[in-house]
Amino acid sequence: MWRSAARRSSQIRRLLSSSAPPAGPLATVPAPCIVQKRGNDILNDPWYNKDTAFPLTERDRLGLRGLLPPRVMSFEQQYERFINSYRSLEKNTRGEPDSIVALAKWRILNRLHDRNETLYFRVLIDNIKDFAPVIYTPTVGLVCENYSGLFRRPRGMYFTAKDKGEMMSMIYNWPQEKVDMIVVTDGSRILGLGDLGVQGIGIPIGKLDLYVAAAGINPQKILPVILDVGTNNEKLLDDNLYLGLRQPRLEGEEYMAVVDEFMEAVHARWPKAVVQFEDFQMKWAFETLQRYRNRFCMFNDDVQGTAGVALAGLLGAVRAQGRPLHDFTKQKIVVAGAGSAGIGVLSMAKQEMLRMLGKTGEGEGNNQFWVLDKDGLITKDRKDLDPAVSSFARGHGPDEIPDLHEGASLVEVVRKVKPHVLLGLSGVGGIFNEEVLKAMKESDSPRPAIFAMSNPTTKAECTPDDVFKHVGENAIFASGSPFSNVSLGNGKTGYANQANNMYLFPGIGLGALLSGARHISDDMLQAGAECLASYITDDEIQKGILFPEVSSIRHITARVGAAVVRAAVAEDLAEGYRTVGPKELGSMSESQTVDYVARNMWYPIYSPLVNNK
Ligand SMILES: NC(=O)c1ccc[n+]([C@@H]2O[C@H](COP(=O)([O-])OP(=O)(O)OC[C@H]3O[C@@H](n4cnc5c(N)ncnc54)[C@H](O)[C@@H]3O)[C@@H](O)[C@H]2O)c1
Ligand SMILES: O=C(O)C[C@H](O)C(=O)O
Ligand SMILES: [Mg+2]
Repeated sequence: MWRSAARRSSQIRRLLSSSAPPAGPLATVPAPCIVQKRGNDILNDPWYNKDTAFPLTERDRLGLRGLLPPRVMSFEQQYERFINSYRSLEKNTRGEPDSIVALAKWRILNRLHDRNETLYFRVLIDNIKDFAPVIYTPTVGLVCENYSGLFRRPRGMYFTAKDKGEMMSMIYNWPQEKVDMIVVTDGSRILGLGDLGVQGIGIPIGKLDLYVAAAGINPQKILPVILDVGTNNEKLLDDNLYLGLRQPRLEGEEYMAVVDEFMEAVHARWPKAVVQFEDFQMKWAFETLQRYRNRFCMFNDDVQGTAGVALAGLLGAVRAQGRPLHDFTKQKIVVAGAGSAGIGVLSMAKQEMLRMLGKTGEGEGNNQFWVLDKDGLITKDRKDLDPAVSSFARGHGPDEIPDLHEGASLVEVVRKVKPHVLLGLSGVGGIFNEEVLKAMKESDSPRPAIFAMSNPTTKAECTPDDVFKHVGENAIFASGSPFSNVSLGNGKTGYANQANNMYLFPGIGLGALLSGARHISDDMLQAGAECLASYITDDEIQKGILFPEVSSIRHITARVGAAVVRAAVAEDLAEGYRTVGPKELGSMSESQTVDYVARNMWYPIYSPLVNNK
């Protein structure tokens, strides 16, 4: 029985106005799905396969009779069976090394993904807090490191340096007619693990799993891509089992020609697909962003998604001090890491400060940032100063803190600056050591904030235990990979927030798609970040909670997506999506836009299969 449209939309409204995530199905009986296959071809296709849940009538219609055990299980029974086997695995691997347990958990989920996508995405959505660390950071890092050994079957597309001249036709090898969302990497900077070559494909796969779980992108319309242009990782080049091209990375024009050809091929086949660039080393992250951002609907998650999430956290840290948001302009911020993520954060934070001050130009406003890279504090005395960093480099003069010289160490900088916030995007585990954290105790903020944003867990600049122990109970902590909260005694909790771009990129991609944006502008990204920042209540902020629970990620993404749609409309960048034109998008109120976004989220439920052959 079909629910009426009115009932459906009131259900969506209820789901989105409550704090609960919109987890339930929006219709009890989904539309039938036309299938051109029969028999074993259906069982071997994870999109159509229902395993033991094929009803008898469907088994007859689709030539499945006799190919399955006779008992018909319900979806709920299958779900319970999977969760039970997952829990047994957790029990049986207790006491084993962390990496063994993590890979065992990843394998059981990956096997389900290979076999039955509907069940896989349903368990992922319902248990996202438990499963995100398995399909995403930190386990995805381990999976990438061991990809060649773990490989069983391909997922996504592999374009290589040897495919030059072929990509325009190769793109048609992808079996799906329509693709909405692409995540692409060249494997050159996988999390904080460096160059992993072709093995980096695990990252687009994990990010797109989140696109399905958080943004409700239809899994038939996603495409993970690796651009294999070689690797400079000697260990991989020497490894007989390595599955990528065994040659040094292409550089310069040769490199750009591969990426250009890939982008042209994508655009030719799916002109409205959104392309997310992920885990490119800094020089290519910036070069490709500049080159493509006004030509294609694309963004770089490490530069732009990370910046928005960090900005939301930085604004939360101001609120936690009981100060008005405008005081963000007076915060002293030390950033360890001047790479693609660090520079992205600095640029967006600076833009926000200038906006608050009503200023627009470069060089206006105070420099509230002290930036360090692997060679220490960056000042104007630095030789070969990267132009991307130069506006944040410290100079000389009365506004500067005396004795803070070029290359000063992190602990020196923290001691002298007494920053409100210490933010790490260095990719180096443990650099916020005891000495540095004890120096943060002298921060000018009553609630010193420490963001250890590097991934995976082994690369986090510090742990929440260290922060609450060395900085004190008033500290605020956030990390890129998940940590458990810390018990502070007396029933008090030290919150381990997760400051990860997963709170933004699904909404950015979804909003860009559903608005039919020509490209993704700074205003669209800022709207997403501001939406995330405003999601947390004052009560939560006072407790030290800066980011929402991962379990509410669909709910957050619907709102971020709507904010992005509205920003695209406001800038006249929206061309519309399917039957919804730009005019209609423009006439939607804020809550109608949220409804529109939520209505377009795919939800895993078995559809009746109809064979039309
Ligand atoms: N939490 C998130 O959402 C998120 C998003 C993007 C990136 N990251 C993480 O941030 C890290 C960096 O990513 P990136 O793309 O900027 O990498 P990158 O390689 O472009 O930059 C790393 C920077 O850190 C600097 N650095 C190295 N050692 C240092 C040290 N001891 N002290 C201070 N700085 C040091 C380097 O000089 C460089 O400037 C990675 O671990 C990545 O996983 C996290
Ligand atoms: O992948 C993540 O978890 C976040 C980020 O994109 C990163 O590169 O670390
Ligand atoms: Mg990344």
